[in-house]
Amino acid sequence: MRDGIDASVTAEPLLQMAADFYRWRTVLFAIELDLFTVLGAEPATEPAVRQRFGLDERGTRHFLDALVSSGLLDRTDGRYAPTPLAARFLDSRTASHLGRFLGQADARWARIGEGLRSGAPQNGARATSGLFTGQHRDQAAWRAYYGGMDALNGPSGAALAQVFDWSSVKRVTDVGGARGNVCAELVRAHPHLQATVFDLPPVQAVFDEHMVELGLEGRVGFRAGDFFTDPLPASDAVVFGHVLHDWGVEERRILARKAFQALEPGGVALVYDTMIDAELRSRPNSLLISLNMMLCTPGGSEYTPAEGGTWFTEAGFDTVESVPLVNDDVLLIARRSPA
Ligand SMILES: C[S@@+](CC[C@H](N)C(=O)[O-])C[C@H]1O[C@@H](n2cnc3c(N)ncnc32)[C@H](O)[C@@H]1O
Repeated sequence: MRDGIDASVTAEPLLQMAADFYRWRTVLFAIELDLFTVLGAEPATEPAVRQRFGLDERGTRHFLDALVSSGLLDRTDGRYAPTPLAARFLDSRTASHLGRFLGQADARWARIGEGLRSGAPQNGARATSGLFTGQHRDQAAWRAYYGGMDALNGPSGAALAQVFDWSSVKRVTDVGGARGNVCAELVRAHPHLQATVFDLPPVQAVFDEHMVELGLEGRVGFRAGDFFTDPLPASDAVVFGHVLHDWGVEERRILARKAFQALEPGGVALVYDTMIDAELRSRPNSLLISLNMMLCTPGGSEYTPAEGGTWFTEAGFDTVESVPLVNDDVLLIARRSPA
């Protein structure tokens, strides 16, 4: 140790962070080219890729092979084709395409300094009222957002179907349930459930499309409304999935009260979000996603399970427990007393 410097500490972690950034910029450029769609239609050699996209000879081979080593392209006999991961999520001909959703994150993260200096979102959302209504987005961007939700909540929905005991629940309402992806997981795993998505009126169009894609037309209900101004449907269970983190603390308290009012005695509110740990250090993705919420929303952030529990006990819930759900998601189970 010299002058407080520990010579055994190497720069490797920092260099790895830089390499992760290089990889991500490489993937985003491939998305910008729509490379995975073109190669999905017809695998091609490196010279053919160069010619097709007007790329220079110098970097193209390593560009393609960096995508191979990142698990997004396969190379067989010198021809490049998307892996199953890229074919499912980065081919713009598919309903599950995430390219535009991921590109939107790039634009707002380029403005993290502005976000931190001003505390204001950096995606064009100026006011709470404009956050989800599409006022600040074009139709394609708005649709890409709802498609992106499916990728984020698919694993959460599958886990929610398993982690919680649904046997005593009949009516479940997924509040802010978007395209019905989570309700689809619930009704498939528990056919006795009557599931309803409660979301803003324009969302019904993308909900209907998704139910057709999943072969679940008529199986999940849709109730159009505004969760701040309209009552929630009477339910035995309400789900708030990746919803509370979109809003400031006062709005979260309102939603907890709305849930309490909608539930029968003995009912349950199920809340999942990418929650942060009490010490604010051991879940780095959650802290970064919290910054992402700052860049996306006027008041949103991630929160700890204890903070979340407080809003629900203040609203009248009897008990709140937290359990790990999947990936970085934590589930709060808030129970209304049976009496
Ligand atoms: C971040 S998405 C979460 C989607 C889904 N629950 C999930 O787990 O991914 C937030 C959802 O809340 C809906 N939403 C936002 N404001 C709303 C409001 N005032 N009333 C009803 N739904 C609203 C949005 O349309 C969107 O579907």
